Amino acid sequence: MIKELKQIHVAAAVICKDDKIFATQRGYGKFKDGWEFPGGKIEAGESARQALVREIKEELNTDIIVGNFIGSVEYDYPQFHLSMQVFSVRVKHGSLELLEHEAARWLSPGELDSVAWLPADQYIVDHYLRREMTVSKDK
Ligand SMILES: Nc1nc2c([nH]c(=O)n2[C@H]2C[C@H](O)[C@@H](COP(=O)(O)OP(=O)(O)OP(=O)(O)O)O2)c(=O)[nH]1
Repeated sequence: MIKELKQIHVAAAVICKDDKIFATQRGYGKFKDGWEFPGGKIEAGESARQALVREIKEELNTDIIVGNFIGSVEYDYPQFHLSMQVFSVRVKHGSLELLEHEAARWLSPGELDSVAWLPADQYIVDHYLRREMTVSKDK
């Protein structure tokens, strides 16, 4: 019998400020040390946007405004299938506190390749962000 991969639905935030985006480094678990967009699993009864507001408060102790949908990625990890929706986000006020991540960086368009993204995030960077950040810089 073929066993189906478990599916995980995740919402992730590209937090933008000036022409930079916020990348975080995972501090625990299977993907420890990988770079990602903050966020997490969408719980039953929640929309992706609601999950993002909750997760960013839990991880960075910050209130956000969720903006445009940037794109999604479907990725097969060996242990599960990830379905991730990514949104553009702004911080309402105040600073970002790293409550769960071990490090973070504000990346300019030219620095997108300077961190080791998780594989699903590399797809988002290559297919959506690189172009979006270049276009908004040129505006
Ligand atoms: N949050 C987040 N997770 C990502 C990204 N890219 C990626 O492959 N993942 C994977 C890693 C995790 O296995 C899964 C999300 O789990 P999570 O650990 O962030 O979610 P959570 O906070 O709700 O769950 P947990 O602490 O209870 O494990 O998706 C990303 O950019 N952001």
